Amino acid sequence: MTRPSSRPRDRGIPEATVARLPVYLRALHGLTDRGVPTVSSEELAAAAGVNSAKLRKDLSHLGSYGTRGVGYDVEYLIYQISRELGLTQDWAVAIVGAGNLGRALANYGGFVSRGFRIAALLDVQESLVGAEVAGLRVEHSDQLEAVVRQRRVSIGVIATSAAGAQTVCDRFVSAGVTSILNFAPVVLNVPEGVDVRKVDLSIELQILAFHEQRKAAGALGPDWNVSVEPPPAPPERVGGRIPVDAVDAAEEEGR
Ligand SMILES: NC(=O)c1ccc[n+]([C@@H]2O[C@H](COP(=O)([O-])OP(=O)(O)OC[C@H]3O[C@@H](n4cnc5c(N)ncnc54)[C@H](O)[C@@H]3O)[C@@H](O)[C@H]2O)c1
Repeated sequence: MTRPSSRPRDRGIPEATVARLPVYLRALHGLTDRGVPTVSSEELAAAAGVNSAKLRKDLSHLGSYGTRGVGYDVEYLIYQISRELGLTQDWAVAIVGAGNLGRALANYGGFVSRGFRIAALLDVQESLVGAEVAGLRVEHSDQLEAVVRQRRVSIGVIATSAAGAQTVCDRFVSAGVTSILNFAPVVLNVPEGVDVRKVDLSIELQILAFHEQRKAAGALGPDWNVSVEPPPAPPERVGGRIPVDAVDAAEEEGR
């Protein structure tokens, strides 16, 4: 069994650990679905795709150490991680942008079971206002501030075009929202104290492309990439400094 712990939040948990907690949680939910009552750190680490030493260290921040020979109690660990992530309470979420993505997010049933309630779906387009999506009526984004106040929205989701995202962000912030999930391909400026998480699937795809390339290189051997033209070499350094005319020439050539 896991040991009872004091509130870990008071002790400060590294950001990298916080980022891995949802991954452990997902793996643990998979175990409960299969009726598994306890899990070793090695099994849980394998299910979550991290090494077991890192997992044990992460969980020790929550005051959870497992029991030698038994491992971690799955239900209790789910409770501990959920509590740490604030998932034991209900979070109201407002989505701005009722296009393809906003509607897909609103339709996704998995948020509710994790403590996130979609409280509103808003859009600037009159033609979308009043449409029903997942039991919600699309509201005009003019109503953003009122919706945040009346429905105690704590998390704002931006699923608008890039052009509209900063304005929507500013309005969320001035309405008192301090946690924003941004899907629009733009870097948002926010004041201190506001947390923005950016989701960019194209970055994830680029990382996968990098790994695919590595795998292909491994399969083809050391000469796999010889046919690819290398880019022009940078100007030669002289005595540790790049000669100024070489830089000018490189700039002119667009290097
Ligand atoms: N992060 C990712 O991985 C990912 C994946 C897909 C799409 N996206 C991005 O998500 C956003 C939405 O994509 P989509 O396919 O749903 O686009 P979409 O065009 O179908 O929908 C965007 C919606 O936002 C609304 N909107 C625009 N400005 C607004 C404003 N100021 N206030 C309120 N509503 C506003 C539009 O009326 C429209 O209904 C885009 O920025 C897109 O680039 C990101």
